[in-house]
Amino acid sequence: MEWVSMAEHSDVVDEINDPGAAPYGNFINYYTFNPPENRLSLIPPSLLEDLGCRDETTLILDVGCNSGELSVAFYKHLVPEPASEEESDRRSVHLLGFDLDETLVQRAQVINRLHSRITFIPLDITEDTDQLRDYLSLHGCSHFHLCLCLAVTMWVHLNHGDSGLLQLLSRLASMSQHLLLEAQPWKCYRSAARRLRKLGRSDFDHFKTLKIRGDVTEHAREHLERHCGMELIQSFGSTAWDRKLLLFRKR
Ligand SMILES: C[S@@+](CC[C@H](N)C(=O)[O-])C[C@H]1O[C@@H](n2cnc3c(N)ncnc32)[C@H](O)[C@@H]1O
Repeated sequence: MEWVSMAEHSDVVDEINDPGAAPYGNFINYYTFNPPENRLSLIPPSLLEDLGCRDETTLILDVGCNSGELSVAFYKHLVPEPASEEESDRRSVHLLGFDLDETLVQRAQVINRLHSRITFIPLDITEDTDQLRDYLSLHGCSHFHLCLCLAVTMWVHLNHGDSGLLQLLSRLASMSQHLLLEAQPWKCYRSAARRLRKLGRSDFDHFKTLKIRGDVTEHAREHLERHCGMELIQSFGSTAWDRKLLLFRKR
């Protein structure tokens, strides 16, 4: 749907729609086309309380945060301004956003006004994740209370194959108590590959050999439930781009 909906605005979206220019989904103006509100309108502001995140410190991880607009908006959506200094000292919520695209991360750092609470770093989730462990230790936590993995799975899948996708899910599950997942449906894969070919580029490394195809969200659910000790606890419905927002919890 990512590609399908965007094609409707073809004049403006060439850049964002061009997988040659953004082979990892690292679109430079993503939030022009998919504003934070599209997802936030489905998420109750009380989510952290609903999940029982009442610890002194609550940690949120945002995987593939792009230029940070959704991360910051998500944080503000879930975390009300503290009523007093005392309240602010008592309970703190921190968000770590990361993306493999350093230019996008730099932009995220510039728009971020909540430096003491929100941090953006460059990181490729398919590589070494020591920095995530370091961040957890810095805050004295063994896991992230909530991990957001929104519109990232397809890019990891296309660039790193089935094993890359499953490893991503396992990795996130191993460090998170809750996982909010928005996986792109299969039609987005076809559109992404088609557009790449149109540009005269070779296919994504793994597109033709993927065994996980069709209902990718269901495959992801199965992997998380069978192999990662997680269970689906809620579906927040579908976004304007017809993608499910699913919430998993560590059993
Ligand atoms: C389509 S955007 C989605 C951005 C954001 N998560 C959202 O839903 O609004 C996908 C983002 O994932 C990032 N990404 C893709 N593969 C990644 C990887 N292996 N590690 C970290 N970020 C990655 C891209 O650079 C891009 O910014």
